[in-house]
Amino acid sequence: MRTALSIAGTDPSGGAGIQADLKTMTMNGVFAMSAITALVAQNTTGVREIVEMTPDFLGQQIDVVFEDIPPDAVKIGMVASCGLIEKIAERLRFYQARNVVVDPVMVATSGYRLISEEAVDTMKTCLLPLAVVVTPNIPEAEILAGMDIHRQEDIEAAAKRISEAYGCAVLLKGGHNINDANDYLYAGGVGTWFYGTHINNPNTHGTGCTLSSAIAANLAKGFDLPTSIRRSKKYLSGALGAMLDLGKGRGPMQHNFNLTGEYAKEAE
Ligand SMILES: Nc1ncnc2c1ncn2[C@@H]1O[C@H](COP(=O)(O)OP(=O)(O)OP(=O)(O)O)[C@@H](O)[C@H]1O
Ligand SMILES: Cc1ncc(CO)c(N)n1
Repeated sequence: MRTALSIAGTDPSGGAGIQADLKTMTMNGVFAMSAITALVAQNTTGVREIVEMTPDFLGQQIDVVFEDIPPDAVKIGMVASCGLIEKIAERLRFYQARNVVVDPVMVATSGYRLISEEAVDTMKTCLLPLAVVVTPNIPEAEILAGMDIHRQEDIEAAAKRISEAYGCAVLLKGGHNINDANDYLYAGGVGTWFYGTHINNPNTHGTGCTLSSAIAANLAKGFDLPTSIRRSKKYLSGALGAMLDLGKGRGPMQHNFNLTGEYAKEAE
């Protein structure tokens, strides 16, 4: 069985972070593992408090995984501070980690900051160059590219700019500001739109975590990047389309929905 590791923060209410990643990776047919960057007291209504892991202990979590069950893909989510980012980059370089997907988590859906100002620069210089793909939403892409995004042309320009600056593919998620579900991939000098059908469900807590984990799981299984993105968007539509309604805020998605035949398919 192929394996994937999530390096991210927690969500005790189960909709985002490590908890969403483990559900998503499991449903996408890989063995899911995790290294925790921070304990986050949060639920569907927002973030209450964060207790960060020390860089040394995060490093030990990564070491025990790689020494025993080297992952076929790694997803990196919330990493709040410079020391943690530097530790992850150093360990992943040491193990020559493959299929690294970076979700540059900066602000929770509720508006709570999940990364310090200084750490954004460290993320740019240390983490993005290790990624095969980075998956910013529009506000994150504005920060990474250093430009405002208002229209479709801005999405295309920002993705190109981030990709050229850090040498990784960029999947810029359009779902946030615009009422559609279209994402733009810029990889190896080529831009491609991935069109999705907008699902009228307000319970979108953890969509970003779920998409990046599904991409990592599909890369681990041997699918190429465009195919992994296509499959992951389909998975997300299924999880959103199941119309789970839990919690008092933006609720979580349902992961144990019925996956159709397409998903049984393995990479050639
Ligand atoms: N209502 C929706 N219907 C269908 N797809 C959606 C919807 N909302 C978001 N998506 C898709 O979900 C994926 C994640 O995008 P989104 O922009 O929501 O991420 P995010 O802002 O990082 O998430 P989070 O709120 O977890 O931080 C993208 O592929 C996007 O197109
Ligand atoms: C731990 C964690 N990672 C990412 C997000 C973004 O949705 C969140 N709310 N919590």
